[in-house]
Amino acid sequence: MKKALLPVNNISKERKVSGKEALTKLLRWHFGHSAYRGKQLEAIESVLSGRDCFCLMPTGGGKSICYQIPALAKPGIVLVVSPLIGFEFIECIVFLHDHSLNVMALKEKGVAAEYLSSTQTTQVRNKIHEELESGNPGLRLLYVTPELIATTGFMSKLTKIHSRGLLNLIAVDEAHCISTWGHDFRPSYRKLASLRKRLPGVPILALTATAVPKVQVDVIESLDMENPLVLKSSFNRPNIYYEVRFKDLLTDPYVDLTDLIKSCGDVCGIVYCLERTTCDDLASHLSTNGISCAAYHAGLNNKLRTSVLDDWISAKTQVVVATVAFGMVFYSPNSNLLFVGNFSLRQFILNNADNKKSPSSSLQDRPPKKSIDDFNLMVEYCETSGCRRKKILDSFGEQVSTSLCKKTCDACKNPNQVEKYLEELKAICSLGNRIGSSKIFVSSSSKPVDEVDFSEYWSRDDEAVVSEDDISDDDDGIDVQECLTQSALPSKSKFSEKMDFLQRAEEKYYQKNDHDKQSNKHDKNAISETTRESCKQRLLNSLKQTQQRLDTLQIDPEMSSLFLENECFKKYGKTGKSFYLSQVASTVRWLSTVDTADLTSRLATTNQNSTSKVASEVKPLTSVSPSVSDQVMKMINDKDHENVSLSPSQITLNDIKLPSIPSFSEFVNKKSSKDTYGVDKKPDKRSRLQ
Ligand SMILES: Nc1ncnc2c1ncn2[C@@H]1O[C@H](COP(=O)(O)OP(=O)(O)OP(=O)(O)O)[C@@H](O)[C@H]1O
Ligand SMILES: [Mg+2]
Repeated sequence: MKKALLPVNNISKERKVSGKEALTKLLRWHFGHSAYRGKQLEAIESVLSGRDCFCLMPTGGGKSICYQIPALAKPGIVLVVSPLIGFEFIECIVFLHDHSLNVMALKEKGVAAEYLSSTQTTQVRNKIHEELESGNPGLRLLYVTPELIATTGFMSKLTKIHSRGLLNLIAVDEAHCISTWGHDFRPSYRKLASLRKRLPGVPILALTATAVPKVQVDVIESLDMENPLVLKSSFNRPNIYYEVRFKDLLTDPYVDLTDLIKSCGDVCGIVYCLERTTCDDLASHLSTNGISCAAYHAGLNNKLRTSVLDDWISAKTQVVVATVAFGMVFYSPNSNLLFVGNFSLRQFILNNADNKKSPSSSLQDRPPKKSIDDFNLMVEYCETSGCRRKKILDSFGEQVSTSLCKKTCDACKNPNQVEKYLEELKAICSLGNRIGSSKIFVSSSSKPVDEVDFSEYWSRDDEAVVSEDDISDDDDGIDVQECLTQSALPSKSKFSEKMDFLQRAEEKYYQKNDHDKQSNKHDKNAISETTRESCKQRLLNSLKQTQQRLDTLQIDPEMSSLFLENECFKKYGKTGKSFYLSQVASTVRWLSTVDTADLTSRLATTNQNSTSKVASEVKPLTSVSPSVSDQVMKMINDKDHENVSLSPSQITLNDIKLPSIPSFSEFVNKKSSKDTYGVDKKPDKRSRLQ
């Protein structure tokens, strides 16, 4: 039902509404909710009394009410600073909302609200400005972006309104964005630090769903909040069961995951992966095993991502295997949220985080302490026994007793079993550390990450480490927003209509964004000469280590590194940098365990029958006839690599059956099934950890 608008012409003459009963009446009349939830009323009463308030409530907890009710309960304007676009979760459906939708919904509820944005026409904006400058503005809620606050023009308008005593409250939504400690730091939020000085005496309400203790302090200090009332709702989700499974202890992680998803019945879910290639790989395995699923990452085109999202929301697809490009756009009481990862990736994540924060920093730099702390927390969560729920809540600064869990995590339900798995994992890890020179199995939680030697696999000491192709980047966050914006899904009454409206309004914005992204993608995917050079160097280093490991090996490391690099380039040069780098990394891994026979057969291009030969029969590259070496060099230097043959022996590289280079998962599985001497271990692993 559309509510009557409040009398807008005599705000300043109105009296303040106070008291639980009167405030609840406002809630019922305008929003249709029977009572306040959690800490809503406390937050409202705090700001109405003029006291700053920091409000930490989970996603969907109802933070908006905390500034919407004060807008109705007290004369003046409530300024709401929030990002242009946000999400709302209702009954497992993700709703995109932006200022325009918020305002539209509020108007329907009889609240005089407006927003100011570059997406509006000048005419509309002028009208709002006129109203703000009028003697008695009828507005109650004004939504703006932090970018607008940063402009001198708007700030001077605000100071005028303030000097006339018309500012009731400043609400900073998604306040964690102000903190560089947060996961979603936005430089535009930094400008909000001046609000207190520019607009003194107006209470500030900071709202967030994601602030860890450090961020909370940072938000309060950055906004210059005075003795704020700090309200924290519990982040405990009693309906979620927490469990950690170790890939290394599973016979077949794909089968395990398939069984788990099937055992959950008809629920939708997301499997998060670190890398795009893992998403594709896992999605195809799950599909083969009868699970309706699709991959989602920023490497897919917009159209495909939109359709994956639509299919998932409309339950055509049960599971999405995604990188963080999908964002946390998922909320459902019966959800399963799984993370597929490998701790050997830790250095990569840390390096990546480091490079994103400071592109100019030396690649030899240690990752920032924050990344290390965060990562150690995650490792501790997985690799130590003890209640998982408590660990999660601890990380939000919530002190709870383990009795809260009531056996709703694996560590509380089956403590002995978890201990046993951890012992087994440690045994496998120490075994992995002894094998060859690779440190892929680095995983001891008792050894802090910053003390661990850099993993050979990920310590890309070249520009390659900056590659953002392998892992989704910060920009990916907006990808899902784009897709939601483009989504044609009629998911709720009137929603499509609103989406269309939004789509048109935002068209310009996204066109520019798309264009920027396309040009970025193109650049990111190119394989530069510097990349190739550093890959050759990496392969050369590995070959030298291999030579040290294998006494009988006689090769020319220089030539061999050129050959192997070229092989990677020939195979994936056209596909793009991520595939190329991945193949180089595979080759480096392969070199760390390869035996003399396999390596020489790969390098000995004169050998026509190749793989069946034993090492002694195969000539290493050093003793390859000059003509063949020349051919290899020619091939390396030739621009059209696809068409080069190895005459005079009339053998093309494609004719030779080379030992295959295993993928990362094949490599890991192979490694964990062998002991130090390469002897297969007894197949004593469980197929499930339960
Ligand atoms: N007291 C209440 N009783 C019932 N429903 C409520 C109450 N307060 C808010 N809601 C509903 O909860 C939902 C989420 O509210 P809101 O969008 O304000 O959450 P939020 O905390 O801002 O979440 P997010 O972190 O996603 O921004 C809305 O549908 C809102 O109508
Ligand atoms: Mg919100």
